[in-house]
Amino acid sequence: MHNTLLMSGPGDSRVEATAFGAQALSWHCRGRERLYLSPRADVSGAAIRGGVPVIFPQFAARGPGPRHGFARTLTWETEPDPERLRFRLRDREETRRHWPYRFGAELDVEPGEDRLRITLTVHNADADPFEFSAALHTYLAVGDIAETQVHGLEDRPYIDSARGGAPCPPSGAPVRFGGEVDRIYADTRRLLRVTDGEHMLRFEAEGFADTVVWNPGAELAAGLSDLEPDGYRRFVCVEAAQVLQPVRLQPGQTWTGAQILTVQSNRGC
Ligand SMILES: O=P(O)(O)OC[C@H]1O[C@H](O)[C@H](O)[C@@H](O)[C@@H]1O
Repeated sequence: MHNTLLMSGPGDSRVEATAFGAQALSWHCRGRERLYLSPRADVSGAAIRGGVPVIFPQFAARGPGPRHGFARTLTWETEPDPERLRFRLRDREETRRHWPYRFGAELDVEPGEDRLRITLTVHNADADPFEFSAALHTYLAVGDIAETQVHGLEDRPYIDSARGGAPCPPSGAPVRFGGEVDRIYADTRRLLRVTDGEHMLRFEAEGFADTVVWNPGAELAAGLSDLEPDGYRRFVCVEAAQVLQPVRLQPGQTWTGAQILTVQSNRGC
């Protein structure tokens, strides 16, 4: 089991995270848990299924390194800060084995009264430019995936990763989940809303240009040993991402991306 750090914000907002992967595992706000963490998550050193995995420096298998990058399976340093959980990762032998650059990354997790802000900063400490992809792979807790919708992407084309990366035109409707959904929406700098029939959460990003929406659906979920039976019904991944156009940083340059989740309404609670 990984050690966890706690940070309380105003009201009942409280976040729990682990230095392993700099991963937020729980965000309790306005009376309920807002993130999904699989009870069968592998805590032996593999990627943890749930919370907010940090994807860096590659997304999925779009690169030669480990799937979704090495950041989610390395232990980050922690830095004391009274208002946020702050994690830092610098290049080291394990990172240079996969990605030969000198870099510094920071992840800040800040619980607000009705919001959670997660900020990723990447600095090029190398003598050469480098490119990377990144995502905050947020597992949002939902009452039932069958009732869940993601609003705000109706007019955006997307890449359908569930269909071999096929480019698809805008669907004209909120995203609904009747099976596997795995999409990369490009250029989504706008407010998104996630509803599950009972609750509504606002999802905003800064710096990240893309949004990934994922739920494995029943069939694929049955093959994921770190998910409980029917666990796929209890989350939707909405990910602030920079995937389709990797970030290019010159020596000395810094990039920052953030994701802000806000509890908008809490009908039924
Ligand atoms: O199982 P993981 O390596 O954590 O990946 C989980 C999911 O991450 C992203 O959302 C990708 O778009 C999906 O294709 C992938 O299945």
